[in-house]
Amino acid sequence: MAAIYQAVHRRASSLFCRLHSTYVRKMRYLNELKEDDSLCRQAQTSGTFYLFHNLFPFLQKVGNKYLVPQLSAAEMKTILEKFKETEQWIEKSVLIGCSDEHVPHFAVDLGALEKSVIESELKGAFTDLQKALFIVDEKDSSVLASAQSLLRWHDSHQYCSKSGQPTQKNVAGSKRVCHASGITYYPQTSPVVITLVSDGSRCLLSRQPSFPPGMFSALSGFCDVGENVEETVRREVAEEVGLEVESLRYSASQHWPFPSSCLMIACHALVRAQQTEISMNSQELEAARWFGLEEVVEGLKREPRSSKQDNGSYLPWFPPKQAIAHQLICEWVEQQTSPPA
Ligand SMILES: NC(=O)C1=CN([C@@H]2O[C@H](COP(=O)(O)OP(=O)(O)OC[C@H]3O[C@@H](n4cnc5c(N)ncnc54)[C@H](OP(=O)(O)O)[C@@H]3O)[C@@H](O)[C@H]2O)C=CC1
Ligand SMILES: [Mg+2]
Repeated sequence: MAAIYQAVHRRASSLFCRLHSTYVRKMRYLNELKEDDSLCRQAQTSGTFYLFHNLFPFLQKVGNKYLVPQLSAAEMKTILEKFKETEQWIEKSVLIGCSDEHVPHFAVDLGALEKSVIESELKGAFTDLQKALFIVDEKDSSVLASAQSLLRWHDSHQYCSKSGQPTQKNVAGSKRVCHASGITYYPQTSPVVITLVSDGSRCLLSRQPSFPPGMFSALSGFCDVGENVEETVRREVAEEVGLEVESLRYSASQHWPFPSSCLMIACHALVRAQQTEISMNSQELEAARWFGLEEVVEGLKREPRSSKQDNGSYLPWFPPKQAIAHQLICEWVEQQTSPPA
């Protein structure tokens, strides 16, 4: 009977492999790990681990490159044996993805352990994500951003907001449950619109007081409850610079981990060429003005370091390529310079 079952299972699996792409199989496997605690616990023994310490990811510098090491379960054990309560740390890990070959990847925050011991053992450093995102490879930066957001969410959702009792994470970390109230909590992300406003020949860029000196970016704002993307774009543009959006076009989206998990929804918006007088909301912005094509092209070439002038003022520069604001600005330049279809 068992042999028949195994043969049927093997045929079904091979049919599944032939029918589905690597991507589909990977997504189905990840979903199984989220749903099945014992499968996920087993996966932890063959998975790899990204390390964090109080939400700072662990990086290693090799030559002039910054790498994000993944530790095997055995390497994790060796490190954790230097401390007490080894098992407890594996329990705290959260699933963040898997390879095409179904090797699961986890992230774990070792914040309560002595940082310097881990750093010297593994020859690297826990680095602020605000810096790490811009020095590692693009693929690694998106893994670090989502891993940190998930770890941050678990850290700040230890208790049920209705019963005040502790919540418990499932093994994958895709949810937390309060057994007293019966409420299941899922990781949250806040939708934010980021809008590059144009009047047809110029684009509008602004500065928040918290930006580094000289940096200008597109307008941004959190979606209010009940709003759709179009309504948020129109409201934010009206609130921040006093202009009315005539039309808008969706461009792309990006997960952004600051200040906590945001889903950035990037749009281009057009205002009437006759109604372009800016009335800046100085509670939110420090500067807002129109930029011509030439100034934008120059700003894109400028490095933050080279933007400071002798008189102490700064020439404008724009967010780096990792930020979706950069993509919006590049698309606008392309649109201005390409001949009409
Ligand atoms: N990747 C990219 O290219 C860019 C990303 N961003 C990101 O977009 C996000 C939002 O942009 P920003 O212009 O500051 O937004 P807003 O213009 O909406 O202003 C931010 C203020 O809104 C309030 N607020 C409302 N809802 C939330 C929420 N869910 N979480 C936190 N604060 C909220 C807070 O004010 P209070 O606490 O006083 O009530 C906060 O200080 C930022 O986190 C920023 O990192 C911005 C620009 C470029
Ligand atoms: Mg804003």
